[in-house]
Amino acid sequence: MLKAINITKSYDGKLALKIVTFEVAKGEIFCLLGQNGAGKTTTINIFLGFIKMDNGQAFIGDKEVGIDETSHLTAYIPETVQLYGNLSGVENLDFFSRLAGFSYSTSELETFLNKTGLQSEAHQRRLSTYSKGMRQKVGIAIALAKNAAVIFMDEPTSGLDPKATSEFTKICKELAEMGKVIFMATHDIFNAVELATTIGIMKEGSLVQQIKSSDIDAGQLNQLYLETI
Ligand SMILES: Nc1ncnc2c1ncn2[C@@H]1O[C@H](COP(=O)(O)OP(=O)(O)OP(=O)(O)O)[C@@H](O)[C@H]1O
Repeated sequence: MLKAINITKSYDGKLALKIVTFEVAKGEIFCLLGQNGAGKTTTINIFLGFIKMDNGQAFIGDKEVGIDETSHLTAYIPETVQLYGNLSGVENLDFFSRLAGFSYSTSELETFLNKTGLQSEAHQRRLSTYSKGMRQKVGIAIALAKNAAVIFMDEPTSGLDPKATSEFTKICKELAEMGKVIFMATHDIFNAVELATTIGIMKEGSLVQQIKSSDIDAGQLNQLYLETI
């Protein structure tokens, strides 16, 4: 579903990605680990079309990024989901769904919010009163409403408390069971083992490890990470 073939990217002559190649199948959760500056966000931004690669090819399904229209296939959950503070959860979801070309009834919008586990009492409340975890849930609801096949996430659990992280992990697994692909940059090794089907480790612009999470436990991954980076 997601394929990167020999992608390179440099900023001001400095290589940020040095030939990155990987594949992620439908229903998989790929967690990308690596130190600050390793190239995780750059990889995500290329797939989202926010920046252009220098060389290589990126595919989402059979669509080629930068050649075909791919924005309708993707959703993006950054560390802090940007929403309108003076609109409610339902109104934000309605606004961003319409932006993506979808028009839903209030009860349909509430069904998307319910799927993410956002309490019903919060649906009509202004976003400015939401916790970070609740904002992330609205972000996921937007991805569902958009019917995105691939959801890119950049450090989505950063700053979430353990309960909110656990809820977020559960929702991600449900999304994968629905056949979505999740591609996540994270610094949370323990959450990556719990969540991912495949874990990648990036170092200085190269994807130097790809490990099936079923082949490793958290302690082993922590050790491998420290030996790798
Ligand atoms: N817009 C930019 N202009 C110049 N250099 C950039 C730009 N964006 C990223 N870089 C550089 O590219 C390299 C990869 O950065 P990137 O943000 O992809 O890393 P990362 O793994 O996501 O890091 P972090 O964990 O801190 O988010 C770094 O050396 C960074 O300084």
